[in-house]
Amino acid sequence: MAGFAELGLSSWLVEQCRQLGLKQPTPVQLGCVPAILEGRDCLGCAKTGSGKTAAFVLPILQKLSEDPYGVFCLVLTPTRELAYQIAEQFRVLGRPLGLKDCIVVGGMDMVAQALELSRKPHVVIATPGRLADHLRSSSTFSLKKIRFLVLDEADRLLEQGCTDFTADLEAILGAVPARRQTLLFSATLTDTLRELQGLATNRPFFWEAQAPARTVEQLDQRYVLVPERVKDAYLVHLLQRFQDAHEDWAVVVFTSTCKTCQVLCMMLRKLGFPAVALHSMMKQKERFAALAKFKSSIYRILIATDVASRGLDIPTVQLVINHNTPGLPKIYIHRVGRTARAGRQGQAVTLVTQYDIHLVHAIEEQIGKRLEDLQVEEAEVLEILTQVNVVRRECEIKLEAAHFGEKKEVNKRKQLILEGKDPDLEAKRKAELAKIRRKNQRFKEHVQQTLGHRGPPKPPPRAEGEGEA
Ligand SMILES: Nc1ncnc2c1ncn2[C@@H]1O[C@H](COP(=O)(O)OP(=O)(O)OP(=O)(O)O)[C@@H](O)[C@H]1O
Repeated sequence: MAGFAELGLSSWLVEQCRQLGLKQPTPVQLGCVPAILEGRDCLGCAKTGSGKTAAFVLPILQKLSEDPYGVFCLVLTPTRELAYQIAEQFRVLGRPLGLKDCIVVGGMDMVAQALELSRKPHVVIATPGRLADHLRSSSTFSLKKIRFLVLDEADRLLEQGCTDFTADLEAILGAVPARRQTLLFSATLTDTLRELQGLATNRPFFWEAQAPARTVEQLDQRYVLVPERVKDAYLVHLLQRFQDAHEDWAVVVFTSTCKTCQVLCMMLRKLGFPAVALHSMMKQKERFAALAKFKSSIYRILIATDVASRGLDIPTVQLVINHNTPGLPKIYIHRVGRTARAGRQGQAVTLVTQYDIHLVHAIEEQIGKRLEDLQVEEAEVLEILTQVNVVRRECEIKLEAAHFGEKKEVNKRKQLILEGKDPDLEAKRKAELAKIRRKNQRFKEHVQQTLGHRGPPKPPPRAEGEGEA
């Protein structure tokens, strides 16, 4: 099998890989690194935990070492924690270069970021919202000369999810040069392939691992059918069972909303579990602190919303529990991908209520695999049911008394004022944008209906390890 040197990487980068314990390139690295070094745009679709980050960091560092200047590369990613994680990979692999990076994410000091940007860092790693804010409000830096634009979790950046990045992306794309190399990576690229292809037009190279399933083999995927009202007792039971069976353990529990996330965290702590929450209603500093404490095993359980479902690389995680069944198969793929990374074993357990069975079928169809039934001692769950439900109710009351949701609104307004914006004007602007988007969507649907008889355009041909897009 080819080593890093055979991919065309310089000896100093090969040595960096060796020092970090990366012995052999993973398939996505084997496929994408040579194409990127050749100067081609690249769309890389590979399973979670398969080393996509190094697949773009390594060739970018090589090109940067040949012609170092700032700003050389811009990386966009959907979450703040992910931005820090990517920056860390750049820093560690790029140490011999004396790499200067700058992280531009929301929830952190904007003035300090503007100052850092003005110092021409080699690499800027950003979430779209905050970077677009900088572009709109300051002229102390320019992205006009970047050689590389990377969209990590590219499908998420382009889809219109609960955070819609499209307006910010437009602003950013208007600020980068047309002549550049564009690199798009995700474990679930195919849904937005057509939009992504519009961004990568320079001899695009499409790489996708051909495999029967879209989740990794080392992942044991289970479900438990539970009535809605006993769900929390099942969660507690599963966590207790896991804790009893393992010395060294780490579990991520995914929840549907910030409020559930917070309530479950409070409930688990009251029941004696070492749990910490991560959701978007927390202050950014608290988010980073929670993640750091989980990574260093101070807390063994991370209760998170989907803000943690993509990209986070915490090798110690052995179990992912879905407290709710994800509404979209791709969310399931990313969530369960927080375990069984880089060849390790892992387990995912999804709590499924009677109302979610159709969602499980959709997940199974998409991932190309059946979820197995997990055997649970029902009697043991029923034993703790009353206690769990009482504690949960107490926590809910406490949270309501603390005006949980309202704080977010106040914080949002405060943040906008700090950023020099008028909160009321912003709300109006957002409402107008939503209106335009709805109108565009209706128009798109109308056009699609009109053209429906022609059938959808065909996706590009693909082959393992090589392909054109
Ligand atoms: N060649 C390699 N050999 C061994 N480990 C590797 C190699 N390349 C990367 N890794 C490690 O694999 C882990 C997962 O890599 P990475 O976070 O890039 O995955 P990913 O494909 O981006 O996953 P996701 O889709 O979840 O974001 C990291 O801890 C990384 O250090």
